[in-house]
Amino acid sequence: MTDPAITKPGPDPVVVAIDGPAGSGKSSVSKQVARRLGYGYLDTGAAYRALAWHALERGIDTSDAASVLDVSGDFDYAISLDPDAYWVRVGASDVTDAIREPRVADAVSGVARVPAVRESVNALFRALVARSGRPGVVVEGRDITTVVAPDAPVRILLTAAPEIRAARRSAELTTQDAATVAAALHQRDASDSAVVDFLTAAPGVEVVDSTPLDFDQTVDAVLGVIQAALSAPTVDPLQTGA
Ligand SMILES: Nc1ncnc2c1ncn2[C@@H]1O[C@H](COP(=O)(O)OP(=O)(O)OP(=O)(O)O)[C@@H](O)[C@H]1O
Ligand SMILES: Nc1ccn([C@@H]2O[C@H](COP(=O)(O)O)[C@@H](O)[C@H]2O)c(=O)n1
Repeated sequence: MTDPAITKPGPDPVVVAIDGPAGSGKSSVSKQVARRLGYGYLDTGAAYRALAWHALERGIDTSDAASVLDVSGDFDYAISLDPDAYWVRVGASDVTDAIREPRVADAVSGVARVPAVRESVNALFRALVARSGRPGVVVEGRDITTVVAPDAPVRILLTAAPEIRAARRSAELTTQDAATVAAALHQRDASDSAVVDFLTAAPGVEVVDSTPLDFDQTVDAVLGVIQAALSAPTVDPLQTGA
């Protein structure tokens, strides 16, 4: 049975914030956790990827911040928060699959390092959660536990050893050899971690290391953290002297 604290509808959806490096399982695990809880699922990386796709379509150099900012002015972005019907659109184009292509992954860090872009998408993420109509939303990315939703009642850093992450990603991508996939993944982490720290857990953030776990075990570990956090008393009796 699901804990009432997990399903209780309220004015604001419960936010489950999950960060982690590339290939740590954030999207796949968060989606399954959202399904199990009846929550929405928000993939924040999709916004950066979609903007990178949009910039590439316009022939923009994504390492040039001014050009990225310029092209973000006519970025008509939409995303589904339904874990069973996930899609991403830019204008009339369905870019759900296109934003996973290696050319987009290679360009996305340039887009993500523009501060005005980050501010704008962060405001969008908060608005999407607020109007989700769900009792909760699992929000995953790189700075959700620290910037987008630092006050979320559940904050998790989902990690795995670098070679494990590279092997999992390589198993998905059949168009590139394993060494190329691993190099791209580590390069993206290096670029991204210069902008936000998602390699160490901020105070109060629970670490789930999926290195020794299979997919279902990882989902169960994340659900365990959520269950514990949402069942815990909100007022610490030690702090109040009770
Ligand atoms: N614990 C696990 N055991 C085995 N495979 C896993 C596990 N967790 C995730 N995977 C698989 O690893 C791959 C990468 O996972 P996923 O795409 O969810 O990572 P991600 O953190 O969202 O990556 P990115 O940040 O690059 O989008 C997927 O094929 C997923 O099914
Ligand atoms: N909160 C976030 C989420 C993502 N990014 C940037 O987007 C890229 C793609 O993210 P994925 O989760 O789909 O891999 C990622 O490499 C970051 O550049 C971000 O900055 N903040």
